[in-house]
Amino acid sequence: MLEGASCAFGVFDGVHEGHQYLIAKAVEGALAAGAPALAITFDRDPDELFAAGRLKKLMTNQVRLETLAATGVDAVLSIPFTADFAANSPDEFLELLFGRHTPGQLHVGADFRFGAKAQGTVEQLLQWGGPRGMEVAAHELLAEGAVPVTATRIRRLLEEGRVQEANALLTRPYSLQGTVVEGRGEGREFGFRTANLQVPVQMLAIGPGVYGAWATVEGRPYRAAVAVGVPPTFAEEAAANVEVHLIGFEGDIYGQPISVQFAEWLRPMRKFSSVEELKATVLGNIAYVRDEIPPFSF
Ligand SMILES: Cc1cc2nc3c(=O)[nH]c(=O)nc-3n(C[C@H](O)[C@H](O)[C@H](O)COP(=O)(O)O)c2cc1C
Ligand SMILES: Nc1ncnc2c1ncn2[C@@H]1O[C@H](COP(=O)(O)OP(=O)(O)O)[C@@H](O)[C@H]1O
Repeated sequence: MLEGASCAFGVFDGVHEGHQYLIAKAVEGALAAGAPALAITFDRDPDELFAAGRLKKLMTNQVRLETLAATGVDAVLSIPFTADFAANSPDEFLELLFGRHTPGQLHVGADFRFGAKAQGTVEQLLQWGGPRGMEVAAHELLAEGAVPVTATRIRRLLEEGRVQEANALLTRPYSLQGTVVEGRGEGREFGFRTANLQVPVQMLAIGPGVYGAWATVEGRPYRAAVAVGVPPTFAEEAAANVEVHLIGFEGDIYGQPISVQFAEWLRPMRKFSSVEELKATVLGNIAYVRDEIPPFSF
């Protein structure tokens, strides 16, 4: 399938507007050549190996592969990314990947790097590809507002709570998945129950704050008021968390998976001086989300 194919190659965390542009170029090239279109990526983010401590992923690897598969390519090729594989020199890297079955076209971003210590450049890709009949297209990064669309830019927006701008670059709501765990059992007394998600720190790209969102539970979407971060009122006993109040839901969902799609930043997390004030504020946020966030439609 790889032989002669038109391929887009990248990590593609977020599968954002820029990634989609690159993949569309590979699909266009495939149509023109009468060849299959492939997205080539790794089974995990290379930074899981090299920068695990500061990694904030926009997607789990599974969601990334599923999203890539829905972009219009004929197939997604997921290459196991191991320390051994990463240690290959740029030429060894290309030889291993494409030596036996050489794509007809390889579409990458102009800043594409590969091989040991990310030493391989587009220039080396051209040198390797030329004699082997592999056309290399290094595309300028798609820009919005004259700034390239990158996963780093989207992570920065999310960290600052700028969800709508991040969503525009992602072309879909930023989303998180988690399993509902037991919390401190106080939501019950406050009059709003909250499903607590334990989200690995590497998956918590979104900054602390209170958000309007949608959440899908048991296949059904709900509007949701979501608190992200350590609740400052209970900072001593509570850990960093994602707490989701599902609007119009009643029932027990401990142990169940939830997917949260973020729509809008509402306010920073606050330290309240009384439970009454906390209750009134959160109930106000819940009313706002119920009345102002449109129904889920993605
Ligand atoms: C929409 C929403 C907003 C919240 N905002 C705050 C806040 O600003 N400050 C705070 O200390 N806790 C905030 N919380 C967290 C509540 O304090 C938390 O849900 C409560 O402590 C219940 O925790 P439990 O589910 O572990 O029992 C918020 C919760 C929700 C659902
Ligand atoms: N509308 C709702 N939104 C979120 N969770 C709900 C809702 N209704 C019932 N639940 C259930 O209640 C649990 C949360 O109850 P709560 O007393 O706030 O928390 P905990 O004991 O987990 O701290 C959730 O995990 C879920 O099983």
